[in-house]
Parts: sequence; C-alpha cells; structure tokens
Amino acid sequence: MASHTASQRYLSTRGGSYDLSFEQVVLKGLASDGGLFIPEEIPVLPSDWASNWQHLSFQDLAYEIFSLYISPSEIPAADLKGIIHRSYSTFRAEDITPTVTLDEKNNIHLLELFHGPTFAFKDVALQFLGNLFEYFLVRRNQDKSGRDREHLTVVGATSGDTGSAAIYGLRGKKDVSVFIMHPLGKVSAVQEAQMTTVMDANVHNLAVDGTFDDCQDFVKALFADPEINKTHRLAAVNSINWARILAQITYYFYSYFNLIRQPSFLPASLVRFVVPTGNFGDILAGYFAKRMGLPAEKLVIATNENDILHRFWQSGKYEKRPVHGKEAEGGIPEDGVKAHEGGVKETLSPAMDILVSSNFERLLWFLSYEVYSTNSDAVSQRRAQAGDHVRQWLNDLKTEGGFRVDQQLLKAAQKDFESYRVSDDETLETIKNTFSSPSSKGYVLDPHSAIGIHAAYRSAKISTPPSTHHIALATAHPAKFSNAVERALPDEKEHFQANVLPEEFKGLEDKPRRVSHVRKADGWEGVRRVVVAEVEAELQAAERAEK
Ligand SMILES: Cc1ncc(COP(=O)(O)O)c(C=O)c1O
Ligand SMILES: N[C@@H](CCOP(=O)(O)O)C(=O)O
Repeated sequence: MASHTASQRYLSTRGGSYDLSFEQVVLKGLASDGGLFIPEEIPVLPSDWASNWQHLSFQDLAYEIFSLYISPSEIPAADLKGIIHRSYSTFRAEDITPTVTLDEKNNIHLLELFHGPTFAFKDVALQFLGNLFEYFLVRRNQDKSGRDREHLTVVGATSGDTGSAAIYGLRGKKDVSVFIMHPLGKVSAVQEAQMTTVMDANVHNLAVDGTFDDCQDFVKALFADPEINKTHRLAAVNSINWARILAQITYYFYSYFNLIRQPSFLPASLVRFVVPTGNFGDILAGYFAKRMGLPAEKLVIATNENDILHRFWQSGKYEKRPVHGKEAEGGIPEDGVKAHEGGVKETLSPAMDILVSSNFERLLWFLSYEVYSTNSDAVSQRRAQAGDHVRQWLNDLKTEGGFRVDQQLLKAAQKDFESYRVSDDETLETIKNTFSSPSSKGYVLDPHSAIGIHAAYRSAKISTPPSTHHIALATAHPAKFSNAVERALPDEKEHFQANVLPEEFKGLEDKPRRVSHVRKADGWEGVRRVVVAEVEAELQAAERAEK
C-alpha cells in the first residue's frame, strides 16, 4: 500500500549537509554544522489515505507513515515491519496509544501516550529507535569481530523521561553503550530510580550538577568535539534525532481516526491537538502530520512557567528568560517560583523545565523556507537561504541570548500554532477538577498532561465553531510525578496506592543503583573523560568474553 511522493533524503537546518540517507541521519543524530536533520521535502499523503488508513492497527499505520520517509532500498518493507512490531510488542495497551474522552460536553479528549515500558510518551519513539540502532549495527557488523565491529556511543540528556525510555530501549543491546545525563536532584524520585537501578553493563547514568539545559549543552558539545568524534561513533537519543520525531507522527493520525469514529464528531467538526511542550519535539511531530495533510485546525502549545515558546508566539522574540528584580538579587521572585542557574524555573512539571527548545530550530527552517525564499526558482538556493537564516538566529541565541523575527514570519508561525502558559497553581487545580468532575470519573492526570488539559479548556473557550474537538496529549503516567499529584489530591493517598500506582513501581526506589556524579567544574570535558574510560572498559570486557 505504501507509496512515496518525496525525496526521502535529508539536509541540515544550518545549510552544511545535504542529500543524506535516513540511515546516515539516524546514526549521526546531529549534523556536523551543529544543525538538526530534516527531510528535504515533507511527503504528501496518498489520495486514498483517509479511507485506506482509517481502520489500520497502530503498527500498520506506523508502517505506512514511516514508508513515506524511508526508502525501501535502505530498509526493505519486511524488515521495517519487523522493527515496528518488535518496538510496540512491549506496550501494555493493545492499541498502543488509546484516546479517551474526558469531557463529552466540551469535546475534550486525552491521547494516552504512557502505556510503554517506562510509562511516558518517549517510549513510542525510543523503543523504535533502539531497534533501529540494533538493525543498522547488525547489518554493518556482519562477519566482523573485536575492534573491527562498529560500536555506537549514545549520549543523551534528560529531565527524567527520555533517559529511562532510552535506557529501556537500549539496555543489553550488543555494540551500543548508552550514557544518560540528568540534572542532579531535579528529576522525580521514580524517574531517578527507573534510570539508575538498571544494571546492564552498557548503561551509564551521570548525575550532573546543573539544569537539563546544561546536560543538553554537554551533549551538543560532545557532538561538536573533533577529539571524541575521531575515536567514537556518537549517536543521539534526544529528539535532536530525526527518528524520534518520525515515530511520534503516528499517534496524531491514529487518534484522529479514533476521534472521527465517535458519534459526537460531525462532518463540520474541527480538531485541535494540545501538546504539553518543552523541547518542541512532540508538537513538531504534529506539525509534520499537519503538513502532510492531517486535517488539524491548530496545534496548541502548552508550556509551564518556562515559557520561551509562549513568549515567542506572543511577541516574535525568542529569548532565554531574563531574570529581573528581586530574583536577580537572589531573593524570592514576585510569583514565588525560583529561577535557577541560567534562568530555568523549577516547576511541578519538571520534565518541561527547559529553557531552550532544541526542535524549534526545525520549525524555524520550514517557516523561513516558506516565508523568505520565494524569490528564487532554484530549490537548492531556497534551501540554502533558509539555512542562512537559521544559522544567523541560532548564532544570536548563543551570543546575545535571543533573537527576534519579523511580523511576516511570526504570522506564518501563528497560522498553524497557538500557545498558552500554565502556572503551577493552574496545574494543581486542573488535576483536582478533573479528578472530581462527574464527566471524567476520578481520572488522575499527571502534571504535564494537566498542563495540556488546562490549555485545552482555554482554547475551547475561544475556538469557533463550538463543535471543535480538542485532543490533549497525556505524556506521562501520574505515578511518575506523585509529589504533584499528592499536593493536588491530598485526601486520595489510599486511592492512589490502590488504583493508580503500577506494580512496576512498587519497591523500585529500594533497589541498588549505579550512577556517577559530574561536578559543575568538570564541565563537558569531565563527561568526555567518563565516556571514553567506560566505553574502553566495556570493549575490553567484550574482547575477554569473545576469547
Ligand atoms: C512528561 C513530559 N511531557 C512533556 C514533555 C515535553 O515534550 P517535548 O520536549 O517533546 O516538547 C516531556 C519531555 O520533553 C515530558 O517528559
Ligand atoms: N522532557 C525530556 C527532555 C529531553 O527532551 P527530548 O525529547 O529532546 O529527549 C526528558 O524527559 O528527558
């Protein structure tokens, strides 16, 4: 059934690399010019997609979508199907990402993305990415032994969820070492335990003094470092890796098909997707779905108080949060929420405590291509111009802490997206109201999903016509963030223990752990030292085992 209408080749957002294959971009992760990989063209859906795809299983739908972006000359159809089926065989829900209706009267639905092994939406992409790495390595290492085998050194940054999903996707896999950096003391107790209690020899956890953004900067510094790139094949598991975005496109289509089967969905109804957003990866997958032809009226960005994206959509200014007034002098800020190093705030939705959203760069490229490069007929010239704009903006972000786009580009961004900023108090209130509302029947939201639901209600108030449906993405299981849930529902501890807490989390925090500490002063070079030493130890152990 699969057919393609795009080149299935890839380029870098900063103009330095063109005409790369899917395998090249998945294994490289980040382009050598510091840019992110994007498809040269966004494929258009086959004309019969709506009728042919609407009853497909999640796995078969994933196959149809991935086939538009991956040439069968790179991964033959049967192999791609095999990778997809292995990736979703570990999910607890038969339909992988079910959609439930929370509020029939207001047409608010929740797309549950937390039925994978680590109870967060990251599993949808990271189980797939883990199996893709394995597939490419097995193919490359046929008939090779010892040091001749290609070995991947995966480096990732996490505010809690990517780390555990990557570790579960890669643990025990041959020819791969995985190094995950998390900000010390800034991930939830369950997230920390999920990552650090995995004892497979190829898994390495690094607790870094600093914030998630520091960890993300370390990852990018390692990718830019000629020394480690000479000796190690680095690979990325963060959403800088294109395969992460690709895998997340499936559930936008899947939940759309779920919705249109419901009697409340009328021929004139519209759909808005609401996405709790941090690094801009999840919502960017929605942008690809929309550009491919999925009839989504708007994509709604829901941020916590780290609101760089919300401020951009209001003003066209993309700048790291300026720290003002009392806060700048080390006091308590007016809104009571402390800013930490670099201005990131600690909120009740820690996985979204991100100052700079990596994937926004990908959207900037497409907006810039659409808005500015229309005066040249040559596609290659237009692509180069878009790359020049992106490079300049990202350079300003680095050197001046921000940049501003003009009204034309801002308008283009507002055409597809709308944004809301949700405070901690609103998050708690939403968890409480959802639990006690008769329509949602005791549903317990995690704080990130609550941010999406809060934004969905705000969007529902203003969207026309009234039959607009909102699908809010539920990005994590509430038991991963029990602190926030207990604050919102202090009288429901017993209910939580008995009905919400998964078996898998019971006793997890008491298991033995393995984690190294990286001091602030050690910087990314400190991380490099650990990576080099531990990969060498693993390779030596593999050689001993081979003898
Ligand atoms: C639970 C949860 N919700 C939302 C997000 C935000 O997703 P994204 O970074 O893709 O915008 C994250 C992490 O990134 C997360 O872990
Ligand atoms: N919220 C994330 C942060 C990393 O984002 P990613 O999607 O780019 O991997 C996390 O939980 O680690």
